[in-house]
Amino acid sequence: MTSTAPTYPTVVPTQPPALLLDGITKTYRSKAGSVDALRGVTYHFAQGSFTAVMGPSGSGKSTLLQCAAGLDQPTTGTVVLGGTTLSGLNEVALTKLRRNEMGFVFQAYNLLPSLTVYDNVALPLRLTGRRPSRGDVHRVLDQVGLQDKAKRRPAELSGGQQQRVAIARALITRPSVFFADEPTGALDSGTSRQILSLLREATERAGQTVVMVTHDPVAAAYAERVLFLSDGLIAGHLDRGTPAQIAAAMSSLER
Ligand SMILES: Nc1ncnc2c1ncn2[C@@H]1O[C@H](COP(=O)(O)OP(=O)(O)OP(=O)(O)O)[C@@H](O)[C@H]1O
Repeated sequence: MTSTAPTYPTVVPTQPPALLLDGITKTYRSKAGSVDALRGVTYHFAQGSFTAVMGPSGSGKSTLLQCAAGLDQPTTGTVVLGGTTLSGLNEVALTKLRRNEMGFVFQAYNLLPSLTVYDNVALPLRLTGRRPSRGDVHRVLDQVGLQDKAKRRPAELSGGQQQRVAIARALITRPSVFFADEPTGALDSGTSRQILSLLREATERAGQTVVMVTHDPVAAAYAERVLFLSDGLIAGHLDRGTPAQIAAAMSSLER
């Protein structure tokens, strides 16, 4: 594993980063005391990169993803997505940015049960006030291999098919950044491979950026880089690691 000491802005990227975390800290305060979930994370995610975030339980992975996607606010530090600083935005502007620029693929698929697959996929465009064309919806359904399931409802699909609908729904707005949290956690290995290949294709074909939290070294090996978190800090990274190398790096962190 390589230490990630030199971070932005030490390296001047040729393109502006798709996503920049600058000195992010997050402290949760409650009556029981306070927890420092993130203790100063600085990192830039290059455009078109596929990064997996791994680390022991409680190391801050979900907190990082939530802060990066503007679903939660860091205690200090800034998040800049595609040139826009999230902390400067009100809720309306943030919602608009999320709908236009971000795609979410979480383990709970969050599909609307009463809508057909077609309407679930078309929904994000409708929410942004754009009229989805049939061609667009069918194109993304085709991309995820569900062209013949457009009229079904989520309950009539398997878990893997539902996750593919969730990916189609995330693809349709052509977001610049995908946030994925354990996107394959509940899926069999064949379906997981399809989902991870789709995410990888999004980076390779369309220059989209993927940030994926996972516990699974096989899933993480689809990413170009694995970023390791430990105790709220970036502990290092591994580029193009095999599942075995990634698992070994993880166990050295857990020791
Ligand atoms: N809403 C919250 N209130 C208080 N503490 C929290 C809250 N959310 C997370 N934490 C604490 O912050 C730390 C980081 O949590 P986080 O969920 O980001 O870790 P994680 O690496 O995603 O863990 P896991 O792999 O178990 O999902 C943990 O100690 C957790 O208990």
